[in-house]
Amino acid sequence: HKIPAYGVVVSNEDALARELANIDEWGGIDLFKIAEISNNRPLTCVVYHLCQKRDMFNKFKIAQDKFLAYLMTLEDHYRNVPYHNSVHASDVAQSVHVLLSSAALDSVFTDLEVLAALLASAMHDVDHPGLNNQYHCNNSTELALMYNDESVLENHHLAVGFKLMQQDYCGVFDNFTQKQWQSLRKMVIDMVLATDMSKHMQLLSNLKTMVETKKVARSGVLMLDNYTDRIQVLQNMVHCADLSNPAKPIEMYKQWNERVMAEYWMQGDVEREAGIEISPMCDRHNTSVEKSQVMFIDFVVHPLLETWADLVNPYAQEIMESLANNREYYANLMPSSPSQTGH
Ligand SMILES: O[C@@H](CN1CCOCC1)Cn1nccc1-c1ccc(OC(F)F)c(OC2CCCC2)c1
Ligand SMILES: [Zn+2]
Repeated sequence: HKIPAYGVVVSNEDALARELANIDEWGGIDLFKIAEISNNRPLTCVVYHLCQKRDMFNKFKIAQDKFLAYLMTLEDHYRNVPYHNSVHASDVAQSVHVLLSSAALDSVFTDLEVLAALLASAMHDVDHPGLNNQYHCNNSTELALMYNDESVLENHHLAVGFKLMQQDYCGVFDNFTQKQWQSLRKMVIDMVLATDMSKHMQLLSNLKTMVETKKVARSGVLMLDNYTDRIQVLQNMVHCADLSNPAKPIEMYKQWNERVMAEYWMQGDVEREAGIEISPMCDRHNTSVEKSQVMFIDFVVHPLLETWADLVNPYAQEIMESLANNREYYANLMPSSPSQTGH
């Protein structure tokens, strides 16, 4: 049977083609629209399209129907929670695709590393329950007990993502040599584990050291000559993509913000019901949304993306400008901000 052009059977293939046209640009595609057009299969059609564009099926002799079966099963295992659903995973995959295409990284990474980064993005939040690590650890949930409070969700996302790959009708990497498979699996594990926010400061510190000591070839591309350096850049790339909402076009950023607050407040409702301490920013009766975003940008997103921009300098200026504009947008909305009091 013939595989549809974008992997998923859609009513309006032209509309999907139009929405995917600017997939190489930062903020170039609207994942919410793609979710609508693709019958809520944004992850399957975005990742399938990216792998086609990067000729992955020929490079690794991957059976397209098996890869599609895997993507569909993976997407089915994302939950219908406001933020950590498959639209977020497709956004991270597309953002990683754009960061990988930075001129400073031209031909720096191998095809296997690129495939690992796209796969890590696709599976990095699969089966996310809409409750964060702090909740699982505080309440010694099933998952926290399973993973002994260490990167609980991230370990779970990886376990689910790889278990689905083993299921016989997937067998998607059967043509890989044992060496290729072990390398791919290790890199995906290292990247997904690095999306645990408790690793943020360590990751950022490694990235800063890399910027200070970076070796650049005459062509201007980064020289990364060992696994530790290579995986650190890949880990930071996925981490930047994971936290990139505030650097996207404002209309999309606002939607991501609504969704993440809806998810945080649902967690807060669960905690309030259970009579336990409500996690930070999870109390719907006591959160300043705008102030939280300005602090998120100032203390987390800007330091990270600014360091990434230094690494691939000057190829991330547009990302930094978008972030600065969006920061001002929320700063001006903050209650009792100077612009409101007129001086
Ligand atoms: O854990 C989050 C950052 N920490 C920093 C320290 O304080 C607690 C929150 C990052 N994270 N992890 C998963 C999802 C997100 C996350 C992703 C997009 C977010 O905002 C917007 F861009 F949509 C976002 O906003 C929260 C609510 C206000 C500030 C942070 C959070
Ligand atoms: Zn994520």
